[in-house]
Amino acid sequence: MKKRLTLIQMDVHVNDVEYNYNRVQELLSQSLSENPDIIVLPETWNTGFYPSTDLINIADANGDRTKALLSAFAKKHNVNIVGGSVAVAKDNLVFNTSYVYNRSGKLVGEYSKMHGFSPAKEDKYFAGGTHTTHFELDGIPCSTVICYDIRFPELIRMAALPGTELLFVPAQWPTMRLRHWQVLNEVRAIENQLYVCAVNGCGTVGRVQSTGHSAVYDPWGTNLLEMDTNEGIASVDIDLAVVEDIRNKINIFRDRKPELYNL
Ligand SMILES: NC(=O)CCC(=O)C(=O)O
Repeated sequence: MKKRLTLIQMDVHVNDVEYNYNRVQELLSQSLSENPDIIVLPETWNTGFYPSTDLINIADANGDRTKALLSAFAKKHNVNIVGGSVAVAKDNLVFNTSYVYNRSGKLVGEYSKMHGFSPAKEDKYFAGGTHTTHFELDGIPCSTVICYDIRFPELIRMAALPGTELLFVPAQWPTMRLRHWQVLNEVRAIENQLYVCAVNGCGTVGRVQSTGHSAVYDPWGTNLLEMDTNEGIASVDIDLAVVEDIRNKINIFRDRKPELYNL
């Protein structure tokens, strides 16, 4: 089965929520010319990745605005949307949450980032999620994590174990650690024998330059797509048969020995 992933690499304007919601709508509309099966957005596209005390005041209350926008767009245009992530205010806390919609506009996945990026004090300003999410898009078993999560192999393995074939990684990842972005996404694809679709922001987010370089890796670690540092939209077709092929040739899920891993 082949599917087209369409990546929206967005220059998020920090704290300028109205600009960001309007820009996301424009970019989603523009992305339709790519004839996408699955559209993917970056991390915290509504507020920018800039943990601060202001967040509770500008975050999306219960995610209502974001959910309405993404659901309506997915249903109107018969397209799947992995909605990146947004800052969500809930129970007087702020979460970094990803919403996933199928072609019917149904919410099929919801994930809150489990690992707050402590160097930016994200762990102080955002409440952490407590569980992975698994969903199907056009019958493809998928999961999503968010940015810093990709550094934790245990989490990615948890996300992979239920038979995941396509993992999404919305992010706001800085230029100074571009090499880590590239290597970590590639190695998570290899070690879990799945596709990784990593969509980064670009432009300056707070005091940090997000590096773009959104990318897709296949289960062999082959780089199928890598964008530059500018705002833009790019697509790549993936063949899910590649997952079955590698797992038939080297079946790590059969060969692993969790009873020996005292993690
Ligand atoms: N938004 C983030 O989680 C940043 C993560 C990062 O810069 C890193 O892991 O390095």
